[in-house]
Amino acid sequence: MTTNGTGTHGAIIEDTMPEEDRPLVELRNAGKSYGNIRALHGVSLTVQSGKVTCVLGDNGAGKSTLIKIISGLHQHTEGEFLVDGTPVRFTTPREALDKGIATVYQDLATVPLMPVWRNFFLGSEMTKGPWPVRRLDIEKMKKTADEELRNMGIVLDDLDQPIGTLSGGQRQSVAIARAVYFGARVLILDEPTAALGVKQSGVVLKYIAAARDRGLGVIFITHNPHHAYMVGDHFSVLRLGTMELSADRSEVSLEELTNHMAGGAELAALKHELAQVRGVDVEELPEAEDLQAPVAASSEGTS
Ligand SMILES: Nc1ncnc2c1ncn2[C@@H]1O[C@H](COP(=O)(O)OP(=O)(O)OP(=O)(O)O)[C@@H](O)[C@H]1O
Repeated sequence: MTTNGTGTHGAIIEDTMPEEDRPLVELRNAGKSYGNIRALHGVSLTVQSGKVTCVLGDNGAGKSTLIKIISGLHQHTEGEFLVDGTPVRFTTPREALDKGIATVYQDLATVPLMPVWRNFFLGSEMTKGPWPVRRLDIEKMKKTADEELRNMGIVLDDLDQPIGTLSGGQRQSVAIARAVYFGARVLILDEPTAALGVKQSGVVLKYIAAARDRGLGVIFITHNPHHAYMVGDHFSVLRLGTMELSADRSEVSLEELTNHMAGGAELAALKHELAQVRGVDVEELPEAEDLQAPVAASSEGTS
């Protein structure tokens, strides 16, 4: 990797990296402290066009802090944050959006009783006619929403139905299509499958792949290594604010990823300790990977 910098005798070394290989977003040894609390430290991560970067981690690992830095809600206090190779420090989410970085949060900002097409354009409605008789261009919005959803492979029976009547997976998919339509180049998905059953999770994973195939760089935040492995090109595992693993798909198996998430070593130690306790048959205890069966499996049909 090459970067702009000062060479010997103060000469400026040009960035020779071809534009198409340059990451859309890059963190270099980035970190964030909230007062005395160091929530994130020494985190390096790249997001490339047409690739899915998965960020995994347990509760408190620092996933939200990482999203907040990239989406402009918080500023990093250590290291560097670059967009298109240029160091940035966003002060508002609007600045991140202007650079094409869109975030789809788990609790989607939709109005449940409004139709699907209305939610698709919420806050950016199409209008027609001259001022002062400008009015909503309902036909155009319906037609555009329909086209955009179909382009992503999302087929809904009726765009007039309230968005609240869609399944959780469908709502996430509409939010993904919306971000794509409004020009996102980088899509941050905050645990989009966390509250979904197996089938609905599959629906969302399909649209994550569709966004990737349309050339977006996707950051997929999840607890679930099985979901990550279905669509991921790169895996970054956070633990207590630091990067425990950063590996391309070719460098890590699902089993290894699962073990990292389960804290394989910690579980082995716990098992050993339990073995000392009378009455506990250590052979009966589950293996680390057994404990990591897809979370969604137990909540099938709840969404
Ligand atoms: N605003 C804040 N002020 C102080 N500490 C914070 C703040 N936000 C997060 N932290 C701390 O930073 C650490 C990382 O938190 P973060 O929310 O980023 O983790 P996470 O991986 O997103 O966890 P979860 O999955 O539970 O949301 C935690 O120890 C948390 O208590």
